[in-house]
Amino acid sequence: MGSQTALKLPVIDFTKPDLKPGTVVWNLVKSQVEQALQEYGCFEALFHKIPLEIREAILGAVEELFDLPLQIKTRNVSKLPYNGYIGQYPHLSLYESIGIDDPNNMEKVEAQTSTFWPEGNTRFSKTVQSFSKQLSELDEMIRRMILEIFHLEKYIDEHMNSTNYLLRVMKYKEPKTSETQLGLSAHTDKNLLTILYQNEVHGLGVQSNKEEWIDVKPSKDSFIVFVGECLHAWLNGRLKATYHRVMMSGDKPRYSLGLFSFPKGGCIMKAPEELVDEAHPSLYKPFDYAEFLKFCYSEEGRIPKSAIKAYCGV
Ligand SMILES: O=C(O)CCC(=O)C(=O)O
Ligand SMILES: [Fe+2]
Repeated sequence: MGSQTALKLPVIDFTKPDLKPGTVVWNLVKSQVEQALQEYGCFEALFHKIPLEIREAILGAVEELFDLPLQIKTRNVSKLPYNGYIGQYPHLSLYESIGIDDPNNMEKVEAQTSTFWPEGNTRFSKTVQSFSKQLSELDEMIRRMILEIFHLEKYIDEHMNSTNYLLRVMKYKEPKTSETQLGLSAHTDKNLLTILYQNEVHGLGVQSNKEEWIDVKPSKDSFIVFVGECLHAWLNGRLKATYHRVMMSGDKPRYSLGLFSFPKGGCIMKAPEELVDEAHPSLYKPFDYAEFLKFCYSEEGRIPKSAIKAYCGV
């Protein structure tokens, strides 16, 4: 599956003051986003608007959550397939993950927190909500830039209003052997946009156009951004969803978090007419995200390299 290289993901600075639509800095950052997504389908974003205390607190909160007994963690269930507790797989023995639906909404976060701590855990719920809320500003900024890149300004409000979030938190145990072990199999994300944050233990790899694996080593101030298959399809293939995986080595566990934006239930994803013409014929039939996700996790949906193509490719 290709070899490891010394390539590096593009790093884009979102810490500039006054990064507002229409400004010179906005347009500059937008052109960097365009270039990075065209070439890699992902990039490293510098963003320290979320205070360091919150970033440190969220990593502590994730650790506290995974330290709970398994019978408590498995109380985590979700309406959407694979958004609840995942773990204890023989072929992915290092991996566990837990999903928090609608993490910007304090009431919903508190309700989910009480499934883990029936007496409540205010520190946990506050940290989750505050981290997600601030990170979703970065997600919105990037999606706004993407819509502008493709001259889809008239869809921005509708697009933003029809999006939900999932915060998925992950633990990868340290391998008990001296060899590198698979933490998470190579995959593309299925949603719109994903933003990842992690502790100091590296392991994320991203596949380049030439099928080489790029080691990703983000700093404390950076987040990794991926385009998912749903956004790829809605943009009629203009941006790609990049393959990535996690490989584990060393003697420390890796904790990571992903903020996943996805279309609200019932929204049918159909590429805007501006992106379909003779040079760019329609690639996908209109689809419902929840149905697509069900397909992805069915026997049939796990096999193809591109799930979206198999599900609704023209
Ligand atoms: O843990 C990571 O850094 C990657 C997680 C990931 O790719 C996913 O959950 O889709
Ligand atoms: Fe992923």
